Amino acid sequence: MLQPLQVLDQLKARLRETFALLPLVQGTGPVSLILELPHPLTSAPDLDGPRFHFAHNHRGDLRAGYGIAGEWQAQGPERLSELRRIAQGLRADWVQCDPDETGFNGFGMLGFAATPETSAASDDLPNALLWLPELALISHGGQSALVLTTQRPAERDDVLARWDAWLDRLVPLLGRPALDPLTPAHLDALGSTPDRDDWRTLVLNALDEIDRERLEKVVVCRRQRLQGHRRFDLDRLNAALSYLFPSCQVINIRRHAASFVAATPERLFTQRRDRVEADAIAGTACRAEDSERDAAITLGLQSCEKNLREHRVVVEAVREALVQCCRRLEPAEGPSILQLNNAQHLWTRLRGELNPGVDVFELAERLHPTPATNGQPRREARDWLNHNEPLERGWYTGAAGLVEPDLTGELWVLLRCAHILDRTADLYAGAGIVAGSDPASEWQETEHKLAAMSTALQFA
Ligand SMILES: C=C(O[C@@H]1C=C(C(=O)O)C=C[C@H]1O)C(=O)O
Repeated sequence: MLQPLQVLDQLKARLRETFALLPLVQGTGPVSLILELPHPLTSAPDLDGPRFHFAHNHRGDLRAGYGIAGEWQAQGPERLSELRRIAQGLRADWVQCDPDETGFNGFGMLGFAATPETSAASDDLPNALLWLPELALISHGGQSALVLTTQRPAERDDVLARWDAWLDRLVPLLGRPALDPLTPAHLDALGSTPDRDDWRTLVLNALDEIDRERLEKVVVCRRQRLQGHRRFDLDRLNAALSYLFPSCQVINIRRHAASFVAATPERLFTQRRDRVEADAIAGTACRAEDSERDAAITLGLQSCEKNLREHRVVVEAVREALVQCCRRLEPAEGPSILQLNNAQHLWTRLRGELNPGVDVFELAERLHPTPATNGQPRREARDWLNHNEPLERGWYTGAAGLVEPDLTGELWVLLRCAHILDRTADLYAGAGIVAGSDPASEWQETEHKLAAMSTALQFA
């Protein structure tokens, strides 16, 4: 196995060999240079400055981005159309140079808050963001690569100096083994918004609205603040989340000091060429310590009329959204059970063949928010939440993911997440309210959901 410093020398030599091929001086739009890495990556190190990180343990997928080669922000009802127009421009001009024939390409990150109206949240993430990193890492199927991106026109010497500096900072850290977890530390609970009493009132109000048939379902949420006795270490947190939730997408996004972190089981959709796949996840029960009791809880979830109703609302809404942009839709597969170590969910998968020209921006517009995180009917649920929910969701229940140069890609619903700054973490969780919901059980459900992040934070 090559040592990190040999890898650094090798990559710098390859950069110089291939640099002459890049059309940097003329034209506009991004240029990405993809260089093969000699061994698979197990993790992507944290570096100071803006970065994002997406890791899925079971799939063996890792993508990380550092620095900003380009970023575009939007807010308001047209936020996704605005970013789409920008992305279409990029698509037309983006040069991909893959001299090692890795098959990988440069990519961007798309993320947005729960609602288009929220102004920039306290955490310095804008409402909606399209971000091209200056340096990216990709690892998939045992192969990995590093991607350097710049905007054109650019001065050749400047670009070479910047890219060299990135390699110097990152490559020596790549071979480092994953950090061992620390002793689990106690976290202080600094309070929930809403608190337990206000939660009860909120759920009862939602039930009243459902009783009057103005809403069929609405998802209410709470924020729990936790404080640690040491500064949270984001690398350790990523490792703990990937270990505890191997079937979830572990996401970490930081532009300034604060980080937004999630370990989400819920994909909004995956688009590959003209194929789309979306998850409907709704209806939740806890897990048990012994397998017999656990199996009994699973059976209970599969036959619980209230949970099945809550689930059907989501499947139907996702199906209707896909019908609008698919020329063929396969029969829905489910509900089956998705088991995580803190909760289990009813899960249905929907697949289809897209109409020509549909891209991630259109799919995001049609699918987000599903009634899994908002409610049904969509507009009425959102209005009700805007008036009644006592907190700003920010990016919680928004979505984030990766966009390829052909504007296909994958987005994840931002759940089981926290906004983290130094020793303080604000965790978010919600629960779907339908006729028959009970405030105390729904509170308990949010406790199980919050446990995903609070357990991992103890090791960070
Ligand atoms: C809203 C959350 O989760 C959503 C709501 C669920 C439910 O109500 O059963 C299940 C999964 C998610 O779609 C959350 O985790 O905060």
